[in-house]
Amino acid sequence: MAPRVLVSDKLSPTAVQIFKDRGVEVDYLPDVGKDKEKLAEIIGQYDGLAIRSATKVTEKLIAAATNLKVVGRAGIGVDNVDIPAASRRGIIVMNTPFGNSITTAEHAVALMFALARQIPEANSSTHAGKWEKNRFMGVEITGKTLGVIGCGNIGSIVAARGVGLKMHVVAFDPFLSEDRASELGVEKVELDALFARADFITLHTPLTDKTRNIINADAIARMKDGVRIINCARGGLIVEADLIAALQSGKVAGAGIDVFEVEPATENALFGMDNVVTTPHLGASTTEAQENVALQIAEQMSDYLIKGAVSNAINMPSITAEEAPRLKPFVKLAEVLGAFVGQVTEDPIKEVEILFDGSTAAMNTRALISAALAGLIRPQVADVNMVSAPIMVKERGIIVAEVKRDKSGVFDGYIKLTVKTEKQTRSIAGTCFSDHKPRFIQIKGINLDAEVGQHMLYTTNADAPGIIGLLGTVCGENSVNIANFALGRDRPGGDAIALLYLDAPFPEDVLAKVRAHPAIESAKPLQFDVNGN
Ligand SMILES: NC(=O)C1=CN([C@@H]2O[C@H](COP(=O)(O)OP(=O)(O)OC[C@H]3O[C@@H](n4cnc5c(N)ncnc54)[C@H](O)[C@@H]3O)[C@@H](O)[C@H]2O)C=CC1
Ligand SMILES: O=C(O)C(=O)COP(=O)(O)O
Repeated sequence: MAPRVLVSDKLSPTAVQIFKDRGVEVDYLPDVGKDKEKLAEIIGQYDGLAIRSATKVTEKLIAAATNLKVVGRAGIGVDNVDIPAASRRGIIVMNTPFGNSITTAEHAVALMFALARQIPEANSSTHAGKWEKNRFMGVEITGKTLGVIGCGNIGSIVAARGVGLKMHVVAFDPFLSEDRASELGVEKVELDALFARADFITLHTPLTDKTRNIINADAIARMKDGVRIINCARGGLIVEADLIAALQSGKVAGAGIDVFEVEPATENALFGMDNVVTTPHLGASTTEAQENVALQIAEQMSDYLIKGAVSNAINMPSITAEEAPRLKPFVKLAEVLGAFVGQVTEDPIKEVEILFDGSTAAMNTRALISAALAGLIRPQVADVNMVSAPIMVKERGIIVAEVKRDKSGVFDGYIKLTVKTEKQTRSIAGTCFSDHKPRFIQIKGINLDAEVGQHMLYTTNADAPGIIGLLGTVCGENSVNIANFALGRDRPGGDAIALLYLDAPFPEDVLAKVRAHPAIESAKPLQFDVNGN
């Protein structure tokens, strides 16, 4: 059945066309994002949800979205999506990180000019036939200091434009390297220095718990008198009441505000103030940007829903459309390795080490780790997937380590999972042959070669004659058909293991008979999802 996507905010028709061309069913309901109840009522029918900033993807909506696999944000900011809630439910959240950055940077520059020359007020006055030539006295941009807070994609474009306008640009961004700063021709400074020196301050950080209220009364007090502030990022970055007070006192000479604490902003104390230029969250609203983001999000969501390719996901490692088919058998391998350990381990896991040997070390190991973790905790959390597994493992305080190394044995490459609990350390290794089927090649340090089946029985025993006969006889007498039988031991007379690949789940009563035999140390039926995605 074709996957179904709902577009719940206004998107260019390009998106709808791409979904259709790619074989995705699409409903375009651009106003439903603003109607929480209606959206919650219908969301259960959809595999994908394409949004902009109006739709709020809350925990409550996610709870109603029983089939949802992907939320696609046609734009950058994902502060309207409850990402932890989506991740816990295994829903991928993706955005289009570059599609509207130039457009938004240009809007910030436009607001800077509008403030410097009071263009909106002068425009209204002139239209009103007043010719108030003496009322409007501007300031020059050239030679002024521009303070950029958040120098990522958009901030660095604004910075470059500032340099082009012959401004002195200072930037505060904890993740901005000195090299990148000098490449951009900007001076990297601390926030206090930026406040002390900037004539214009422009905000370009995401809205997070760290950046919320970054411009408050205290911050404003540390700014230059007559500073002008531009916000084309997110409303919550500025405490609006503090900004209004500073505008009234004249400490802040002007503000260019595209985004508001509460949106849609139809009432706001900033409205009507002389030295304030406002736009209704238009940062990304150009034909070019809207084409870019619509096209990108529709392609990304279709690629995921149809081919399993992941790009620009916030909560999942990327998997390109080209690598998805190559990676798939190894994703399955990682998952069954995790599933083996998850099923045989009864006490709480403290640490997981995932070793990538040879060819597997060159693969997309982040995706493989997510798959291994999903397999590992699935016995406890049934509906976990590669998106939710890392967050769940973290919530359980399990430490995850990755090791990569060159080819070390006879296999081109293999994956080994080692899990530590309070009581013991367990390990299992596996690989995929050219048939793309996962195989276990080592358990507890004991080599073997076991094809992985949906139903298996894992036994441990002291190496002694007669175990194959014993297991074969018990199974035969009880009509349990064995499809495959793999054995291994560490040394003659030492520890031995057996893995039986069965046609059906191992019956409980027969299991009791196997366990009752004195030669058998342990016997555990296992299930593996070898066919599913
Ligand atoms: N008005 C509009 O229509 C639009 C608004 N936006 C907003 O702009 C924001 C920035 O977008 P991009 O530049 O593409 O994101 P980005 O992720 O490329 O850059 C954000 C930068 O902020 C920095 N940062 C994070 N925390 C910080 C802190 N506490 N102090 C200083 N810097 C910090 C990061 O290191 C990063 O370099 C988006 O998150 C979105 O909210 C984006 C597009 C359109
Ligand atoms: O991309 C972003 O972060 C934006 O804020 C753009 O918002 P919009 O898609 O215009 O509602």
